[in-house]
Amino acid sequence: MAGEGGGGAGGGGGAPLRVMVNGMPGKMATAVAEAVVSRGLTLVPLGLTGDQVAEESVSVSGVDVRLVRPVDREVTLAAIAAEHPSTVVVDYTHPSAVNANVAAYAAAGLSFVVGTTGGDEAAMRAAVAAADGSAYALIAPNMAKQIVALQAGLEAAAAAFPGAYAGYTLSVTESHQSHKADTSGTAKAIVGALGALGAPLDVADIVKVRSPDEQVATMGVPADALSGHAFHTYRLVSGDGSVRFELQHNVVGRAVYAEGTVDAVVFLAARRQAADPVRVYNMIDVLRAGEMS
Ligand SMILES: NC(=O)C1=CN([C@@H]2O[C@H](COP(=O)(O)OP(=O)(O)OC[C@H]3O[C@@H](n4cnc5c(N)ncnc54)[C@H](OP(=O)(O)O)[C@@H]3O)[C@@H](O)[C@H]2O)C=CC1
Ligand SMILES: O=C(O)C1=N[C@H](C(=O)O)C[C@H](O)C1
Repeated sequence: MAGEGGGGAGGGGGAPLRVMVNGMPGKMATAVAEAVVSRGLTLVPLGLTGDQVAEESVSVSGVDVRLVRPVDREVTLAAIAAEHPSTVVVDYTHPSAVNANVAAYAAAGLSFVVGTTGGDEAAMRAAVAAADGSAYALIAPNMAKQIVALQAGLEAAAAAFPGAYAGYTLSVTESHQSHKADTSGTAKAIVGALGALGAPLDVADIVKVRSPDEQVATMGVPADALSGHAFHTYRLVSGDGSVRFELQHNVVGRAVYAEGTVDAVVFLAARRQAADPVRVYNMIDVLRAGEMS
């Protein structure tokens, strides 16, 4: 593999692994940047931001991060790749931005973790395949260890007992902060597994709750979590209504995703360092490898 080693903290011998976090000064990007520093990795003092962001820089855990507009994206990534090719990039931006970002990461030969939901995963995979072989990717709609375990468990159940819930009707409600643009990527993934278990649902029929009043009144979202929460409820009812199941995961804040994201960064850097022939991963791979803290 070209350039420096895989990095010290979390990445093998040598200097600490360098991590660029994009989507600054957004909530997830900021939480991940803080987790990068607290885990002893090196936060790159540059972060991609949107065209509408007014600030020129932000301070995260004592690191001044200069905000880079989309127009300067390619030149910035090329410079980072030239100097530190083992840098891992993290993307928590916007569904409308993530695919162009991913194309630029792959073209620069940089490995990347995508937490942003609502993008075109097939196009991301194609970008990695078209790159020169130094770019590795991890793409996942949810980085929280326990939710990843739930997702993996349902997928395993579906593989072992396909159609076990045939005849059941599935309904799904997800509530997120009002500015979330897309339907929950986690809900879509869980619906996929429940569909394989015999209870299909069109993702267009997932109920999205984005009104703060409704979130407090009917979902039980704490008022101080309105700007950052993810409440999911999946209900399964048998054909005659005599049997009901309900799965629920309710998260307030961002910390659980940020910690999982740093696990993903360390995992991906190690795969690249080992020149693993598999170049695209998800969080279930990290969980299976026993590399989630
Ligand atoms: N995989 C997981 O575990 C999780 C995934 N997410 C997903 O992560 C994404 C971000 O969430 P969150 O942090 O809450 O959202 P925020 O809106 O708080 O942050 C997104 C940031 O990205 C910026 N941005 C917009 N366009 C670009 C661009 N072209 N390049 C770089 N930055 C850009 C936004 O700027 P501006 O405000 O000006 O548009 C904003 O600062 C969402 O898709 C969300 O669903 C969230 C939590 C967990
Ligand atoms: O936007 C969020 O907040 C979240 N997005 C992810 C999703 O779309 O499923 C993960 C989690 O629900 C938080």
